[in-house]
Order: sequence, then C-alpha cells, then structure tokens
Amino acid sequence: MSRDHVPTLEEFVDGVDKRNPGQPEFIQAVKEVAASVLDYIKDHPKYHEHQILERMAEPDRVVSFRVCWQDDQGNVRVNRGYRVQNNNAIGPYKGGIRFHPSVNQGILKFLAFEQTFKNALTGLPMGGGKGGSNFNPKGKSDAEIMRFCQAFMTELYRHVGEDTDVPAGDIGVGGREIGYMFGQFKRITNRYVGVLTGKGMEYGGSPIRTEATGYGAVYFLQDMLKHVGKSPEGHVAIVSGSGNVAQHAVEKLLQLGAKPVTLSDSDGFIYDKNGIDEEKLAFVKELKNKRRGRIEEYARKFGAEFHGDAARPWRVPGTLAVPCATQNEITADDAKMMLDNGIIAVSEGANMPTELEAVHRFQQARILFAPGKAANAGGVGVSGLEMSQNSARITWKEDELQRLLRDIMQGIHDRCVKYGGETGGKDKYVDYVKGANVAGFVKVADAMIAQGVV
Ligand SMILES: NC(=O)C1=CN([C@@H]2O[C@H](COP(=O)(O)OP(=O)(O)OC[C@H]3O[C@@H](n4cnc5c(N)ncnc54)[C@H](OP(=O)(O)O)[C@@H]3O)[C@@H](O)[C@H]2O)C=CC1
Ligand SMILES: O=C(O)CCC(=O)C(=O)O
Repeated sequence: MSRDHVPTLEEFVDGVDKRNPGQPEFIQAVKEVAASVLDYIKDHPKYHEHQILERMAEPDRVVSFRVCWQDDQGNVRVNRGYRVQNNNAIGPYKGGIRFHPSVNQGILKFLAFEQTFKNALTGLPMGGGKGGSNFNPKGKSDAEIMRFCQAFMTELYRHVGEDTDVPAGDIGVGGREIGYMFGQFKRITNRYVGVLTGKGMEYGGSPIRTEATGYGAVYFLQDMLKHVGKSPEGHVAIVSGSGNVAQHAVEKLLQLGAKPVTLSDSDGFIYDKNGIDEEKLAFVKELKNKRRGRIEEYARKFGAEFHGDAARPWRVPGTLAVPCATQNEITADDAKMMLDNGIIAVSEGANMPTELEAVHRFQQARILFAPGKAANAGGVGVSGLEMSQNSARITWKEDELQRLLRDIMQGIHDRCVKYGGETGGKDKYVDYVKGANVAGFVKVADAMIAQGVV
C-alpha cells in the first residue's frame, strides 16, 4: 500500500487481523480506536507520515515467562506470566496485573493498548502497559497466593522499575497480592522504591487508590449527566461485578442519591428491588474482600433475587448502567434490552465491557455512553499520584487526593467534549468514544513524533 494513502478502516483492520491471529479482543480494541481516529489522521497528514497508529498498535515488547510454584500439598504447579509494554512515549509503562484463568497474550495486548490512551487522558505522564497470568486465585489459600506472587515477581522484577514500568492491581489482584509482590521485589533488588501502586498505606500507598476507579466512573457519569442538565439523583442504577470497582461505584452512586439495585460475579447476579444501601454494601465488602465468598449469599441474607448460570444483570430495568466486571459483558441484544428499558447513560467501570455492536447501538440511540478508557481512568490517575508521592517520599492528605481525583475526571470529560462534541446540535451530543480516542491519540502521537522514529 502506498505511504501516501491513508488506509480505510477495512484496510487497516485487515492488516491488524493478519498480524494478530487468534487475538479477537486486541483486534476489537484497535478497530474501535481506528474507527475514531482515521478521519482525524486524514485531516492531519503528519500522523500518517509518521505511521503513528500503525506503531501504537504494535506493542513495544511482550514478555512471556514461566511461573513455577508449589501448592499446599507440595505439588509443583506451572502457570504462564506476561508483561505487555505497549507504549512509553509520554512516561514509564503503567497498568495493572490480572490473575484470571482467561488471561492470554491477546487479552493483555488489548488491555495495554487501551491503557495507553487512558493514561494519556489523565493528563499525567504515564505510558501504557498491562500484565498478568492465567493463574486462578479462586479457592487458593493465603500461603498459595503468597508463593505464586513471589514466583511471579521473581521473573517480573527484571522488566519493571519506578522509572521503567510500574504495575498495579486488576482482576484478581488487590492489596494482598500487591503487598506480596512488593515484598519480593524488595527482597530481590534490595531497593525500596515505588515499583508498584495500590500499596498499603503503611508502606507507601496513596489515600483513595482503592476507591478511585469506582468513584471516578461515577464522577464521569455525573459529568455526562450534568452536561445535559441532569444528575444521578433518584435514578435506578444497574451495576455488574462485585469486586473493587463495583463496590466503590455503588458507594459513590449512593452518595450521589442514585439507587443501585444489582451486583454480579461469575456465577450470576443479584437483584435487590429495595436498593443496595450502605449496610448491605458493607456486607458485600466483607463477603468479597475478606471471606472471598459468592454474591449469591447476598440474596439469601437480604431476601433479594439471585439469577444463576452466569447470568448478567442487563435485563433489569434501570436508567443508569455501570458495568464493572469484565470485557464483552454487554452484547448487542443486551444493549437493545437496556434501550427498551429506558437507559439514558452507561459509564464503563470495566475495560471494554461492551461489545462493538452494542457500542454502535448506544451511539445510534444517542444516549450518554462513556468508554472505559475515559470513565475508569480515575484508578490509574490516583496511581500516578501515588508515583509522585513515592518519588517525593511524602504522603498527601486524603482531602487533597479526593480533590485531585475529581479534577482528573473533570479534565477527561472536558477533553472528550473537545474532540467528541457535536457542533451546532441542539441536544449537546458528545460522542465520548470518539472524544476519548482522538484526545488520547493526539497526546501520545505528538510525543512520538517529537522523539523520532524509535
Ligand atoms: N482495579 C482497578 O483499579 C481497575 C480495574 N479496571 C477494570 O475493572 C474491571 C473489574 O476489576 P476489579 O474490580 O479490579 O476486579 P476484581 O477482581 O476486584 O473483581 C472482578 C469482578 O468481576 C467478576 N468477573 C471477573 N471476570 C468475570 C467473568 N469472566 N465473567 C463474569 N464475572 C467476572 C468477578 O467475579 P468472580 O469473583 O466470580 O470472578 C468479580 O465480581 C476489570 O475490567 C478491570 O480491568 C479498570 C480500571 C482500574
Ligand atoms: O493503576 C494502575 O496502574 C492501572 C489500573 C488498571 O489496570 C487500569 O486502568 O485498567
């Protein structure tokens, strides 16, 4: 293909498809971005001359390694670990670590690609990366989790560092796992540095990192509603997941006067018509973070409905949705059902929880739809602030971090409006997908051009 010709979406995706066989999630993520930015590239030929999108869609490197550990019975177990370093044009690679049996290279490539745009949107100097393992933490003892985390870091330590690549948590990786990995990094390197974020407050963590992703996703929802003269107050909210992001999304929804009525895990979902209040949320936190139990218990305890067989909550009527479990949990049929039920806004707490066809349905219906790379960026935003605090060897006060998180989310909303807002329309429609993709792209692209062909 001639270098003068900006590829069409089909030509571009065809190339990505051929180079990444068997990686549908990665192709989906790249396709969504390409659909937003190719027109912008046509209007700004320097990005085509420098082959920016082509370079961004090829990770800087993918590290894959064996992780050997022993279970409580003394059996030797083998898993595969990865770190995908996608792009470090604007700062050290930054992004979470996922422990889940579904983890493979394609899923981590999609997450590292998304992270590159997300981190740029925060306005902080962080590149994009992601890592993980197909290790399944469910049902493992605390000692097994510790041995696995230590074995994982025994290889990962040589690829990360406070100015190189700074991992954090994601699905299956919370404060406990970060602690074990941090301890092992320190033991191997004899250095006490901010190599991971999401650390405990006693050893270099930042106030509100735990809450930041869920809170941020609801702040973004609030900002979208405010843009069209509305607020979350009084609305019924459908939430999926019951882990870190879902719990704090529910907490912030309650603080803003909305009524969350669902939560889920991989077994199914609960529907509490009376609403999940603070007391019920405290039960969920204890159930999930301490006892590591199943969400079905909520239904038994509070007399709510439980829908099993891995059912998802999208059939439940509500006007707001905050998907907080995993990728591709909202199908095109789900989107239709949600629209039929009168949904007005969706804010993605999870990464790419909405299938591409479902995104198109929401866009066609012109509802408020925030993609994860904008809506869930509060977590990595506060991680960036944890990095700053670690470098300066200080801890800021919680009030200050609450204010900074609010500012970061507001800034992301403004950037989306700048690049995705329609001019001249009466309904102030913002295509948040386009806005987030173009805003993230421009920042990374300009840095790449300034740094030459590397
Ligand atoms: N933690 C963070 O700061 C950030 C997280 N995210 C994204 O938010 C989402 C949730 O992460 P987080 O809350 O941290 O993870 P957690 O591990 O704390 O919770 C994940 C929740 O999602 C459910 N879940 C996971 N995989 C599946 C699946 N395949 N099918 C159905 N349910 C599933 C889990 O159920 P079960 O226990 O049964 O597996 C659990 O309820 C992910 O997409 C993550 O990438 C995005 C930005 C930052
Ligand atoms: O806090 C971080 O570094 C990363 C969080 C994350 O994995 C994400 O934003 O998806």
